[in-house]
Amino acid sequence: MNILDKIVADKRKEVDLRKALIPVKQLENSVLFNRVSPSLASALRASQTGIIAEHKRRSPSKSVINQNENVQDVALGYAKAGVCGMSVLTDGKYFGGSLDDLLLARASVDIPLLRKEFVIDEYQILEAKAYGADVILLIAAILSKEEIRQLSEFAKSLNLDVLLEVHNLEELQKSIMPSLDMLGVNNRNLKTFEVSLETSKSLSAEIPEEFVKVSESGISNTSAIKELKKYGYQGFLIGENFMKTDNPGKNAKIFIEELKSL
Ligand SMILES: O=P(O)(O)OC[C@@H](O)[C@@H](O)c1c[nH]c2ccccc12
Repeated sequence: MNILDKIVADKRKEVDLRKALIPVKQLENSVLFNRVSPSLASALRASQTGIIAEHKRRSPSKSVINQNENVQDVALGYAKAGVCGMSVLTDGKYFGGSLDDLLLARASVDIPLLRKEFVIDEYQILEAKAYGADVILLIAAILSKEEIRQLSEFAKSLNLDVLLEVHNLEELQKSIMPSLDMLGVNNRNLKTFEVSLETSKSLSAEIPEEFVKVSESGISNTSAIKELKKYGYQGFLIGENFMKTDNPGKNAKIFIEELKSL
């Protein structure tokens, strides 16, 4: 079994238990549930820099990225740096994140927040809303076309933005549908962990104009962004490059200032 299949198998068991623990009604009655979500897609369209900064403690490909930083401080630092949005990993087993991280980020900032999760069930989208997210991620590699349709339409009905992530042409072609806001190309193959910015470059022409293009993973300098912009990318999802330092917010600020001066 590859790592992605394993993550999904574990996730199914987790979601079943979560459903039994907190009923849908309770999520729907929570304070944040009726909050009006700011749109990440609109923020990216209007931005010159387009940075989505991620909170990431560890990953299957890197066992320690940052174990010290407090998510509230990271969120504040990212917001002060002028990012368009923040991605918060909520998977516990493989990434060391939690729904509480999302809630704590929401408690400290108003910028668009993305729940970074392996979403396989509508219940997780209700959770995303209840814990303060404005955007959800859907990963084409783990969903059928029909699942992508159902989950994205459900998210839109809750006024959430949808970022759909692909890694190759086949995933992209099965995914294009009107209920998505942003198309993310992951430069990291989630099955082999290989990273190449060429993935973003080669798929860019196949993404229809109406979607905001986001390049994800492996971005470690501003010249990479300058290059990716030529291919029409308006969003750049960066985790490790910021999180590996002891002050991710400060690092993001320096990065964004440098980007503006290019
Ligand atoms: O730390 P990086 O290389 O800058 O990558 C961030 C982000 O793109 C990556 O964490 C990611 C992209 N898609 C995902 C799906 C699940 C978990 C994690 C991810």
